[in-house]
Amino acid sequence: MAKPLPADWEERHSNSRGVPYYFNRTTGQSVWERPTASTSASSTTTGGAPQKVRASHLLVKHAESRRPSSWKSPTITRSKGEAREIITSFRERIVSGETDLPTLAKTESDCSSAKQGGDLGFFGPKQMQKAFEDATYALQVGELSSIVDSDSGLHLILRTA
Ligand SMILES: O=C(N[C@H](Cc1nc2ccccc2[nH]1)C(=O)O)c1cc2ccccc2s1
Repeated sequence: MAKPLPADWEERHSNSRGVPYYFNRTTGQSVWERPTASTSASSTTTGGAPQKVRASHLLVKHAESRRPSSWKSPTITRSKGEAREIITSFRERIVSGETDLPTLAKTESDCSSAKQGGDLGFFGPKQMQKAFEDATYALQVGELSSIVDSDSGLHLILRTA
């Protein structure tokens, strides 16, 4: 008797292969192997490109950012060094448990996603800047990144799916 499927997973039939595959109703991912509790979001159905991921982030822009302007400030003049000091203190406040990334992103992020707590929705390979994509795919779901440097500025990333 096969073990019951973890929550949110259902067995479907692949007409092309004539065998069952497994679909997660929450994340939208599908896998060939019967999922266990540890099936991660980056497992794939065909061993090809990794599945889509979801993340929230907090962005601190600086004078060298690709677009040194945001909803918070029409012209961002802080140096990259100042931005690093700022985002380091934000990370410490999150890690200490004083606050959480979505709450802090709402008021502090220089990305327009601040309105939704930094949530970027689901994205796949080649959709975000490479440094951001690589950092996100390296995270486990629920994990907070170190400081990530992209052409847009300095980020903290929380992988959510
Ligand atoms: O590129 C964006 N915003 C830029 C800043 C920025 N640069 C990024 C680079 C990688 C990931 C997120 C990033 N956000 C801006 O406001 O100048 C995005 C905003 C939003 C909002 C909702 C969902 C996706 C996105 S991507």
